[in-house]
Amino acid sequence: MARTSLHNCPAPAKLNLFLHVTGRRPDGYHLLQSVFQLIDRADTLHFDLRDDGRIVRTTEVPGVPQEQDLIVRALHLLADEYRRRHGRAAPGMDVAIDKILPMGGGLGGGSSDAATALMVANHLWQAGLSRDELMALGLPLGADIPFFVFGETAFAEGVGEALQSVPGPDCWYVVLEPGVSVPTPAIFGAADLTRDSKPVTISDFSRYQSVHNEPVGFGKNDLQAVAARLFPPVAEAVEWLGRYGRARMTGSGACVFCALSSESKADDVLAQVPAKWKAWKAKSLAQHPLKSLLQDRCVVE
Ligand SMILES: C[C@@](CO)(OP(=O)(O)O)[C@H](O)COP(=O)(O)OP(=O)(O)OC[C@H]1O[C@@H](n2ccc(N)nc2=O)[C@H](O)[C@@H]1O
Ligand SMILES: Nc1ncnc2c1ncn2[C@@H]1O[C@H](COP(=O)(O)OP(=O)(O)O)[C@@H](O)[C@H]1O
Repeated sequence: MARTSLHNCPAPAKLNLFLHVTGRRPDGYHLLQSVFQLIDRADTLHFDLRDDGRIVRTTEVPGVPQEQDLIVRALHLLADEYRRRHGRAAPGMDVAIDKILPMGGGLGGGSSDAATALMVANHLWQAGLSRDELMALGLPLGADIPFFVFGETAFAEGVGEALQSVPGPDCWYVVLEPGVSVPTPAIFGAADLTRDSKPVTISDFSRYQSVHNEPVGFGKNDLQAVAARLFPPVAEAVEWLGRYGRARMTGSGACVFCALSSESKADDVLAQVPAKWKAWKAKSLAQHPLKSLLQDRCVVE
């Protein structure tokens, strides 16, 4: 019997261990180099097949109307592709979401939600897309979506769509939420953003890790100076967390993280966090928890 629902599906967050802006494409999009690391802090999604072809988000997400939700938009794209391939409408889906990742946090929450939706719907609908096809389908909605479908620690280039697997550090992170939502376009559009970081190679990153064993040591986040200027709470969080190790912003902000070698060291830092900030610990994840859904080109067990 084919499955009709999948509940408690994780959509994990990512950290950008470093993020360099190396140039700009003719369309204005920025060329990046980054290492994307999955962590075990996640939104949780629940999927139930419908038989009327409709795609319905059954929970409210404050500030995100249903038709703008990346989950709903991604499922519409997959439904269009389903119709092209199978010559009939896709079955439809109800999606509920328990959202804990902050929006505009640089943790890729919206993109991860969309990637989880693509992987699960591809499975439940038996749509038959390969991993690469799902990555390409998601890219126009968000540059981080291909990474989440890729599903392992990655050295990323282009706008984030050219991905190579790379061994990531096995460690704990403390993440501070500075309490502001940073709009990505404001950061990329800033006049003082530096766009000329010298290109590095995947071997430069791996060599650094093997010599220094320092997850947040390699490179820097080129978006951080602009975000810290426009959003002072980001600067304050970097300065505070910097007492406990190298602290860095993820993505275009606002969240700030530092690496710790053990869970108890992460707990020690968390015990000191001022009450005005939300903070949590997370462990690095080598693989996306849903990766196995794509291994068999979606043959339902
Ligand atoms: C910075 C990163 C790093 O992982 O992550 P987040 O901070 O969002 O998690 C991503 O590249 C975020 O990519 P994406 O998710 O596509 O960004 P969006 O919010 O859709 O982009 C908003 C706008 O930012 C600019 N933009 C975005 C990405 C890029 N490589 N160059 C750009 O110039 C474009 O003007 C775009 O219209
Ligand atoms: N399911 C979703 N979850 C979060 N944000 C979403 C979602 N769908 C659309 N968005 C929009 O995407 C924006 C970026 O959200 P998010 O991916 O969480 O942050 P970031 O890109 O900084 O990591 C939000 O401000 C929101 O308007």
